[in-house]
Amino acid sequence: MIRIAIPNKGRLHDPTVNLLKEAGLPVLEGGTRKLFAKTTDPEITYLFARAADIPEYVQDGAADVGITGLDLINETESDVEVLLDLKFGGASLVLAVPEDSKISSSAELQGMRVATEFPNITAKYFKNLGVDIEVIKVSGACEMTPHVGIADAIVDISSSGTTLVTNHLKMIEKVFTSSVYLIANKKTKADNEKIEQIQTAVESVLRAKGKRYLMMNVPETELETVKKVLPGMAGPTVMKVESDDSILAVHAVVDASSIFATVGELKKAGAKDILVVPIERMMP
Ligand SMILES: Nc1ncnc2c1ncn2[C@@H]1O[C@H](COP(=O)(O)OP(=O)(O)OP(=O)(O)O)[C@@H](O)[C@H]1O
Ligand SMILES: O=P(O)(O)OC[C@H]1O[C@H](OP(=O)(O)OP(=O)(O)O)[C@H](O)[C@@H]1O
Ligand SMILES: [Mg+2]
Repeated sequence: MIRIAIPNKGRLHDPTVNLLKEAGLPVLEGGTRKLFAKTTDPEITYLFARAADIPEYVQDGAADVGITGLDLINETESDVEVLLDLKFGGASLVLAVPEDSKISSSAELQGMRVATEFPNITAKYFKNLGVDIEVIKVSGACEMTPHVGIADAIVDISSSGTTLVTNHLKMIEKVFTSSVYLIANKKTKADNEKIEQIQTAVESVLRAKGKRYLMMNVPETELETVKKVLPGMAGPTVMKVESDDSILAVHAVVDASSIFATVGELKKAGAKDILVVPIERMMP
């Protein structure tokens, strides 16, 4: 049996559940109050946990696989196998000071107090720079601390930057860049091939997100011109159209990011009836 720990609530819950569904491992009958849930594979169970606890659950074997933020994995210094960047939940840990402060770099904080929910990452950051500071550990509302005389600066999570601005703070340095990762218990990873199957399934969804499937009709005379526009992976696939000898059906996988330009070039090259279709999963 493989147990996968996923965030029970907070901002990481929904995107995690969506990704697992797309990977063919939907969370079945999972409510926010539940501790466990099943999926379509009878050998896999979901365990709902706080995002911050997941790295240690995976390290200790309470779960075999986990999905959580890289900042939380680093902060807890968990000894886990880091398998895959899931490319969501992106945020930075930033060093910030009050907007009217004269301090403009970490070096100027020598001997001062820095409040954070991430004391380990913060302590290491300043140690590496050779700057002595006092770390003040808080468990929330960190932005308030410089304004009430508890700290001179903070290291806090920022994504849109709105919270910093609202609280009259300015970022002076980026301390850590985070996103959500798939992790595994080191021992289970070595012993159980199911973990690799889970990784492959999730990876196939991420790969497909950046691609589109293109289908079009091409007059036979224009095929070579159209082919030049389609830098094929292993394609394009060219098929006969039964009702019309002079037309070929051409299929290809292309980068989603360049779809606008590609479709324009295909039209110019003589392609017709172009369809752009999303891909659910792609396995090499
Ligand atoms: N804007 C953000 N603010 C806070 N955490 C974020 C943000 N964007 C991504 N994350 C990531 O989410 C994880 C924290 O998730 P967690 O569930 O603990 O917090 P939350 O969603 O704010 O829930 P809570 O309501 O309990 O504070 C961290 O890995 C963090 O990097
Ligand atoms: O850059 P932003 O997009 O504004 O996001 C960053 C803010 O979001 C988080 O707080 P959250 O809303 O989770 O509240 P909390 O402090 O109670 O966890 C985090 O602690 C920051 O305060
Ligand atoms: Mg929060």
